[in-house]
Amino acid sequence: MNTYFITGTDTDTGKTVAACAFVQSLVKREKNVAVMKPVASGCYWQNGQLVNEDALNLMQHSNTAFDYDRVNPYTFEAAIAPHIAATDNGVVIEKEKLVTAVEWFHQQPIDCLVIEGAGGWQLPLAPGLRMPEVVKDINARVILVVGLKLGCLNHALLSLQSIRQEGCDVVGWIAVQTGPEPMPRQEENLASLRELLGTKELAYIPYVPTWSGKDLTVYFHK
Ligand SMILES: Nc1ncnc2c1ncn2[C@@H]1O[C@H](COP(=O)(O)OP(=O)(O)OP(=O)(O)O)[C@@H](O)[C@H]1O
Ligand SMILES: C[C@H](N)[C@H](N)CCCCCC(=O)O
Ligand SMILES: [Mg+2]
Repeated sequence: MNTYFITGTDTDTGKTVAACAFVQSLVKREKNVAVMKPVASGCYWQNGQLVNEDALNLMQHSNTAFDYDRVNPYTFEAAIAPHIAATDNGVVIEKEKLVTAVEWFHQQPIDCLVIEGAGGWQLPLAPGLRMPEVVKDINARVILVVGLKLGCLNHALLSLQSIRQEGCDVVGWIAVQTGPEPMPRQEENLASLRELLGTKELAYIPYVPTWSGKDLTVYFHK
């Protein structure tokens, strides 16, 4: 059973797009793939429950079917930092609950579990708890999504350094063009990322309007 944790250089850097693309690529390799978005802020009400677009997108791309609550145990309506949303709701995000939720999936007949984080790598979850503490406990291997924008070189290097400092394994990185216009000097920035990160480039995902319905596996490198 492989557990992958998808983190990014920041919020809005293409983690969901890259995670769904990665799920597609695993499904194409005939793996049974489950997904999680364990902590989601920016949720809305649907049929009496709070749901999150990232979680729904991930579920739509996976080839297994699990209850929404299993995929997304912590839901917050406000699109703000999750630990602040939690405090507003009188909730404390607990490592135990998150680890138990992941371990439940480890008992299921699946080959891979793809987990999307929230925000960037060092996301605070509660007083004294940050997301890397959870990632370490579930033995997930990490994929870093780099949203191509000015500043991404520094953010990518800091993220990679911190992932390694936490003792986590890095599978590689995925570059994502998140807007219709490429960033200034995008090709040179990509070349710099390749040189500076020195870890496997798994994919380069260009801007793909209405990406959710499309085959994104073509953007993965062999
Ligand atoms: N390659 C792309 N093609 C088209 N749209 C994209 C692409 N990458 C990102 N987007 C759009 O940019 C926005 C941010 O991307 P995304 O939701 O994947 O970021 P994220 O890192 O998952 O953010 P969050 O921290 O909220 O989970 C979304 O509206 C998404 O649809
Ligand atoms: C609401 C947003 N789209 C994300 N889900 C949450 C981003 C939290 C970022 C926290 C931070 O590092 O400042
Ligand atoms: Mg997302």
